[in-house]
Amino acid sequence: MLPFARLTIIGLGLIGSSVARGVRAQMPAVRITGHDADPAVRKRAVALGICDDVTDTSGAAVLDADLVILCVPVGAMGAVAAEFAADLPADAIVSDVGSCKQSVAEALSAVLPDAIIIPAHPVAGTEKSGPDAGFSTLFKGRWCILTPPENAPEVAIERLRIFWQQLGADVELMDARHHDMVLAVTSHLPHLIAYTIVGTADDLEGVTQSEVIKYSAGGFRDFTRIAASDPVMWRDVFLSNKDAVLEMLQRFSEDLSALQRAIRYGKGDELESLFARTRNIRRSIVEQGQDDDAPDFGRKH
Ligand SMILES: NC(=O)c1ccc[n+]([C@@H]2O[C@H](COP(=O)([O-])OP(=O)(O)OC[C@H]3O[C@@H](n4cnc5c(N)ncnc54)[C@H](O)[C@@H]3O)[C@@H](O)[C@H]2O)c1
Ligand SMILES: O=C(O)C(=O)C[C@]1(C(=O)O)C=C[C@@H](O)C=C1
Repeated sequence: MLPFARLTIIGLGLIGSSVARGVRAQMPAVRITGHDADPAVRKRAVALGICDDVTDTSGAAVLDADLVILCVPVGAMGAVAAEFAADLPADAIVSDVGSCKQSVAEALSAVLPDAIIIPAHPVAGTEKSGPDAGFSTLFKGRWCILTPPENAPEVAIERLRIFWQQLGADVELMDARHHDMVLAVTSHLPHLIAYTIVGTADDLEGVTQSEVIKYSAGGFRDFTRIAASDPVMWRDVFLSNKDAVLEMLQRFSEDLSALQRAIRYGKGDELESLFARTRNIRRSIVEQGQDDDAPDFGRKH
């Protein structure tokens, strides 16, 4: 028994096109209608054949949907929902894939006060963007976190759980505030640091007239892969999850300052002890998933 029959995806980029491809592969009987604000993306989605229909407006896309998934930047969620609100079937479930959850829940409930809203976050992705970057197995062995509001019907939550399980994800339910705090550490702060260190390296090129970026090796390249991620997406993530990001950034800055002092005063034992502890933590993460070099690193199984 399929959890849904008529899926609408709004935003046909990396995540939206991966959802479409995953549904095509795992739930081929589900009818997929897509919309994207960018005409070039709509045209590409038609050429790729990842949707049964691609509409010019979001309102036309939701007309007979029983599940609508918003796959747009978190800062656009409210505006998109306002566009299709009048056309949304009363029994449709509205969900999303946004990287932060409190702000999305607030934005959607403000414009869809009577809708069934169950925010979700597939913790899976890449640094790439657009419909050609998606793939059907993106969510395989990854977490998908649902953050249902208190009034969400249990049967609706279960249908969405089954949907994401069919795409290969392991599903957890979580409080939205807790989600935003956890992801601020495990996802948002790493991106902020990667963006920063690439900027610093580039600035140093000018100051020292040296070829800093040119001589970057595996460490710099591994560490900064995510600095190639979409600027609009991450602008919205940092502004939407500001409080949690700033709290985690403060903690990180304090820890970095402690390291700075240890280096300045030659506290080698302190440095070595921290590095041994953090190396063991990193090794345990890899043991949970696959080797760093495998394409499916970080999967649970
Ligand atoms: N990239 C990742 O690794 C990743 C992982 C998990 C969740 N997410 C979340 O998924 C969402 C989409 O990210 P993505 O990586 O697929 O980005 P993307 O840039 O690949 O795709 C976003 C698409 O949304 C479209 N869009 C933007 N504003 C729109 C609007 N108002 N109406 C209709 N379409 C609009 C864009 O044209 C684009 O095609 C974001 O909320 C992001 O936080 C991303
Ligand atoms: O693997 C990557 O490139 C990602 O950045 C994916 C990643 C992350 O791990 O931080 C990014 C944003 C999400 O909301 C979820 C996952």
